[in-house]
Amino acid sequence: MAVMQVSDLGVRLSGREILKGVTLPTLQGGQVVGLVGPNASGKSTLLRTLALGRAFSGEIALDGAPVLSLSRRDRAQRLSLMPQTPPIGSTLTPFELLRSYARATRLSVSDRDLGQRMAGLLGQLGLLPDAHRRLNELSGGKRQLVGLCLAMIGEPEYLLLDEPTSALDLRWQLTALSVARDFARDRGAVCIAALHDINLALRFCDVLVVLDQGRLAAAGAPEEVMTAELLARVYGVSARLERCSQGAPVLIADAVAQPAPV
Ligand SMILES: Nc1ncnc2c1ncn2[C@@H]1O[C@H](COP(=O)(O)OP(=O)(O)OP(=O)(O)O)[C@@H](O)[C@H]1O
Repeated sequence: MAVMQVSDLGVRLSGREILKGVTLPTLQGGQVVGLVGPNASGKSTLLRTLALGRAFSGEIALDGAPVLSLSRRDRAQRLSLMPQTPPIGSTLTPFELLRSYARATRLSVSDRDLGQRMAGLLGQLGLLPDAHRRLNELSGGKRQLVGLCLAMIGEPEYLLLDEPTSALDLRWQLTALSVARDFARDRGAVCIAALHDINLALRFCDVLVVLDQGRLAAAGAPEEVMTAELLARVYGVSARLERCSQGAPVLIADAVAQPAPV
């Protein structure tokens, strides 16, 4: 089962400190971790640092081994990032894109198993009717779903999703996060998803990590983390958690509580 430890993480870009002393709770396989926080708080930087080997200070360990001790190939196979921007339109079809990605990353899987894996993912995400259409003919939401397939095709131990639902309608927001959650549960993988929609984060995540200006503002069980005090302090809004008729927590944001920091 996957285990990730991140302690005292710091990242500098263009001479600016973007992440500062970020220590996360130990992240366990099977968990969905919601990475939340205001714009520019460092969510994408954190995900890219985990996945792409960007320079950092502090410690990142996978199953107890420092991430820097892994070969590039091992790291690419174990950690997979779905970037914020969907795959750009090209004349490739989703089917061709997935197959060429699997070959480029030298997935050790037979053609037959790869075909089944692709059909399974494309089917779960409602993409079978589009599997042989060119990407540049697909809508933005469909391309975002193709991006999710790409991140999952290698069956990584650490699935990192940067705003995976930002272009999706209600049905596919729920579907995409259900598929990611089942993936984490079934394979003992850690899924970390940067999300702006706090209600989706409350519904799907086991743990929330809140970033604010590059620092950890809070981490823990979603309902314990998402307090009115935190929402005012970190997001600058007056907001509250209520219970819906089914007992689930729902965030209601009432007003901007303070001017945005300059
Ligand atoms: N290559 C870079 N060079 C310098 N600064 C950068 C670079 N990339 C990101 N930043 C800065 O790092 C900060 C965090 O950016 P990041 O994209 O990680 O935030 P985010 O929380 O994902 O934001 P959003 O919710 O708006 O997508 C921002 O101030 C951004 O301008």
